[in-house]
Amino acid sequence: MKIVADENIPLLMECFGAMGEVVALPGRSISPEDVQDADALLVRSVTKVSRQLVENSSLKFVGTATAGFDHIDRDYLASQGIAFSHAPGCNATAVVEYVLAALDILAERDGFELRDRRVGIIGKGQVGGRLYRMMERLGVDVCACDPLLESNEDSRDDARYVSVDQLIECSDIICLHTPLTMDGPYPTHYLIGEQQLRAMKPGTVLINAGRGPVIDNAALKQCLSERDDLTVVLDVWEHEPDADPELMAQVDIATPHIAGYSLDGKIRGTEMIYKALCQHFGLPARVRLPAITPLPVLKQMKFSEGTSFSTTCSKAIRSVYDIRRDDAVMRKGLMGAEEPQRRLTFDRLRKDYPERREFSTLRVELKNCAAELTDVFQALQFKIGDEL
Ligand SMILES: NC(=O)c1ccc[n+]([C@@H]2O[C@H](COP(=O)([O-])OP(=O)(O)OC[C@H]3O[C@@H](n4cnc5c(N)ncnc54)[C@H](O)[C@@H]3O)[C@@H](O)[C@H]2O)c1
Ligand SMILES: O=C(O)[C@H](O)[C@H](O)COP(=O)(O)O
Repeated sequence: MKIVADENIPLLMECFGAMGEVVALPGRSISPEDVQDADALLVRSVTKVSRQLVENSSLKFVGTATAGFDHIDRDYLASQGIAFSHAPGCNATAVVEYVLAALDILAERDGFELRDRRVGIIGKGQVGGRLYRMMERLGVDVCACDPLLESNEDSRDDARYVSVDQLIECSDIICLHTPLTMDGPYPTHYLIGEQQLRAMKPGTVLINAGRGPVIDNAALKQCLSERDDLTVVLDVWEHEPDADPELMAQVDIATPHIAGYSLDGKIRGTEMIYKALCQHFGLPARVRLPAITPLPVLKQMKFSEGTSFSTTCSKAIRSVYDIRRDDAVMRKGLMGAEEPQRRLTFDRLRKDYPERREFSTLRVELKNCAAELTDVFQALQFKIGDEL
């Protein structure tokens, strides 16, 4: 079997090496010639899997080790009988932790308590659903907009669903977690445009960790030049990897599409397409990825009695993931850089992203601390107790 794969898929050789020839290539440059005689193509989000790439190839399987699949022409693959698989939810926890890490920094900077804010989540799927439940457990007032979920009797739950307009009207913090869609009953392209931006309450925090074009970036730039009360966190940008440096200068936290980049989430993505490929070709899935996942650098933190509530949570969150580093590195690398350097740097920051682990890899010891603190750490998915 010949497998062509994005070189940025972690544990590629460990998983697929024994199956045949594995050709690892930069995702953006995978060409029709590369896949012509391949049996399987494994990508991440930067490879456009279009008719033009795939036609005249011998491909039987395409897998993307990502949650999103707007880079895949699934209709064309289906028309050619080419199987397709993605990795739903693989990095949802990482994105939720990205949102929490951003809110932790902003709460300290702007002097607010998350519990005093209403959070509105647009797109309540793998990411938005986890975020919704976490906010509930943290005692935060939360509502969601997801007309597809709401209108589906099988998936509807007792969450508080509202329309986009209602959500914008009532939320202090707006989190975007929809896929990018151009058609269907509820397309998300430019879901947040001039009108929605204008309607946001004074002081709204807007976070986009879904896909760049869900916000009209030109409208956002214009809006931010007119009102300075909005706080914006952008992980995703229109025209990636060409993130607009002027917009970057206007937003409060800027990162290069790494919200889902925990090592745990990336490895889960590899594991999901590995299993799907094995199933498709009738091969045994022998590799056990948890067994070859590295141990976290930081395994345990102990807090002294009397440490304040918010200091304790912030210290734990920032020890695992300090989003300020990602923001600083992006600004340093991209501000003032010319094309094509800017695009190259955006991609390099993603390729060389340092190891980041999920909260659940850190054990937190809370001797003689308030029970409420234990509840909060549990809600955030940290391990509790002294095992070492
Ligand atoms: N920044 C990152 O690193 C990163 C990581 C993971 C996922 N993503 C992006 O985030 C998206 C969401 O991820 P997910 O894993 O939760 O996907 P998902 O498919 O599980 O959930 C998406 C939800 O959005 C809802 N939705 C669709 N159109 C909508 C609309 N017009 N208004 C409101 N809701 C709508 C769907 O019904 C669904 O419940 C992915 O498609 C991907 O593009 C980004
Ligand atoms: O859709 C996803 O899963 C994410 O956007 C993913 O983290 C993108 O990462 P990439 O495939 O570009 O490495």
